[in-house]
Amino acid sequence: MTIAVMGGDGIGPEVTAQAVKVLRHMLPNAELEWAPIGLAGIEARGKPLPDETLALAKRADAILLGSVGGSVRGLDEARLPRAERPGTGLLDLREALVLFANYRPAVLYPELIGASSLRPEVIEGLDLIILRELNGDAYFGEPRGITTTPSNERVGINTIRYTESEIERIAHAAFRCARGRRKKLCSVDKANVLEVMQLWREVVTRVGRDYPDVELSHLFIDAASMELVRKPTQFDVIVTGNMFGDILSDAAAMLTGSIGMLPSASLGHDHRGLYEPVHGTAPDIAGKDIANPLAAILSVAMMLRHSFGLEDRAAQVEAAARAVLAQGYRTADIQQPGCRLVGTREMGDAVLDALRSASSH
Ligand SMILES: NC(=O)c1ccc[n+]([C@@H]2O[C@H](COP(=O)([O-])OP(=O)(O)OC[C@H]3O[C@@H](n4cnc5c(N)ncnc54)[C@H](O)[C@@H]3O)[C@@H](O)[C@H]2O)c1
Ligand SMILES: CC(C)[C@H](C(=O)O)[C@@H](O)C(=O)O
Ligand SMILES: [Mg+2]
Repeated sequence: MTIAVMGGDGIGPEVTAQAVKVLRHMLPNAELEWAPIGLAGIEARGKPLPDETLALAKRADAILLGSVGGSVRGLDEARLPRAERPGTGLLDLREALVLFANYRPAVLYPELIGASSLRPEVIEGLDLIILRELNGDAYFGEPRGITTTPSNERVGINTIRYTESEIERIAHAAFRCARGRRKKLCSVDKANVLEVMQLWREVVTRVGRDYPDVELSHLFIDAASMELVRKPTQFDVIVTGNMFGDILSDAAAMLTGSIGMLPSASLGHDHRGLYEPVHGTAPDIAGKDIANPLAAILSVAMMLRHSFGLEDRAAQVEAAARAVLAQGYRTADIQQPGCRLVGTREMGDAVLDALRSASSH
């Protein structure tokens, strides 16, 4: 089997290197092939998703990605045209491989209960999944761009767009996901204001008739944001659009203690998936060996589970992550009094040691 490794930019390569150690240990016969994406793609091949990188992604059985983003030759990415932005490499990859279902689990490891920004009694037992639609919404809808009105004023346009079939496929994925868990699905939209979201709610409700064993509820995005921090343990699976899912998952990350704890899996119609931490390139801490690699390592667990059906090995990686936390290892983002502060590499080594000692018992 071939696994594409795309470290990307900033802390991406640092955390990916730790995830690769774990991947090699769990799948010693896998062939790993590296390719540049994002800023690294621009620097190596002149574009954020080089042709060779896309070709590798298409033939690989799975992709392990770090993160992409940063200024390009001193220019702020937020001011560059879409085709020249590092993040476009990732968007193009998600679109080209039709990776429409992005699973972002937010699980509280009990050892980190004191690291969360919320009170222990509010987050105790937290175990939810945000299922973010990944191929539609304002991210891809047309028309888009910055144009000029007849009265010579500039206007910026993005279009929130979802077809019925796009909503149907993510809804089926969401109900199936909930069915395998606590059978509760909350669909988050803005159907009180946006027509596209009225369609979203109607289609999700209709698909729900095929899953009578799953309890379906609906929330508007503003109320959902409030509920996520008021009583996060009420949620099992949340399904939502691309933009709301992007925002809600960063908020959910803090419930677990740090965005450095949140892995993700992006899947399409088959088992070939893209696995990446939810966090970005963290320019403020890049190059210092202080980033938390657990989100990247836990993304390997998701790969073992979803692309290769290796549930046991996935659980072993998750148990190893938990073991190092129980042993008191902490990167700076989750540091707590009395714990042992370690860097990115040391944390990766600790997980590897935990895996080795678990398999020798
Ligand atoms: N999937 C991706 O590749 C992805 C995701 C989000 C942001 N980005 C990009 O990353 C760049 C920076 O974006 P941002 O600052 O808004 O978000 P970010 O996630 O990179 O960082 C937000 C905060 O979280 C911290 N953080 C993030 N990951 C961490 C980790 N593993 N360990 C410890 N602390 C961590 C950072 O230091 C920062 O304080 C931008 O270019 C953005 O477009 C990429
Ligand atoms: C970097 C950016 C394109 C990306 C997104 O908005 O999807 C990121 O924030 C994420 O959450 O994966
Ligand atoms: Mg994001």
